[in-house]
Amino acid sequence: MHKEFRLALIQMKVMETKEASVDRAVLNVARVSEKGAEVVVLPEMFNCPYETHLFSDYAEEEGGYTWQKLSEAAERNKVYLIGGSIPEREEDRLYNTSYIFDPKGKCIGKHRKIHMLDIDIVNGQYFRESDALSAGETPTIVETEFGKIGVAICYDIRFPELSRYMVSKGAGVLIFPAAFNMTTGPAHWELLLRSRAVDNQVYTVGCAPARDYDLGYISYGHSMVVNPWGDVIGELNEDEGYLVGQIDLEAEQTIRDQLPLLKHLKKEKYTL
Ligand SMILES: NC(=O)CC(=O)C(=O)O
Repeated sequence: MHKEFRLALIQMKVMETKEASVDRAVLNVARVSEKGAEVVVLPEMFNCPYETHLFSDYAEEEGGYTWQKLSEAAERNKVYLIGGSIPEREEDRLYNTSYIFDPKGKCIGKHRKIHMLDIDIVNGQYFRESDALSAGETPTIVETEFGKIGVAICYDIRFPELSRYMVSKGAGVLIFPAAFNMTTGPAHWELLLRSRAVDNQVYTVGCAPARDYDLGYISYGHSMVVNPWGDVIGELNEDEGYLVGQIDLEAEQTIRDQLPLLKHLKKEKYTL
């Protein structure tokens, strides 16, 4: 297993048409692969404005247009591609789904967002994802040449048990395609990423769309990589851009050896 790799986050604007968003994503995958990225992450709902009434119009079945383009991009650029998320249609249901591809373009995993963003904050963000979407059922951990990677989507990060579960199953990196908003982003985004990293002594990564004040739901941006010590080792602001960071799994193990939190866990004393 390779102990070090370069991971890139693409913080992109979501365009009006699905095709334009997918083109933008694919172009950026090529850009970051030229910079040496081996694992590339896209944002939540990167091919569709994050609005419940639009999910159905933009939705695709597994293997559809966006899936194909992501698979080709992964293969052409020889990268693992954590394909953000898109609205997925299966029969009469819609899901918020992340497809994950290996450098041969094979789909090696798929995560359906488990926790629905149903919030109503006074003088702040209102959103009811469950008006349009169904919830996923299972945690997602993919096998790569860099070890196991846990993938979950945005609001899933607020449930520490899910991250702990993925780490307990061997995930050495947690990746969250996400789209926090202008209410919860400034309040909780960095705090949550750093908390999951410190709780689990794991690289924790959040990749968001760029901020766009013309959209109904405004993404906070600030895509970020946090190391297992809880330090932010890379962060974008609100604009479009990308970030390439080094992931060092040996350093992660050193932290776990020196401060053996995961070994000290006494689950039997406080299982929920
Ligand atoms: N967009 C999400 O799913 C999560 C989010 O915005 C939050 O605050 O949590």
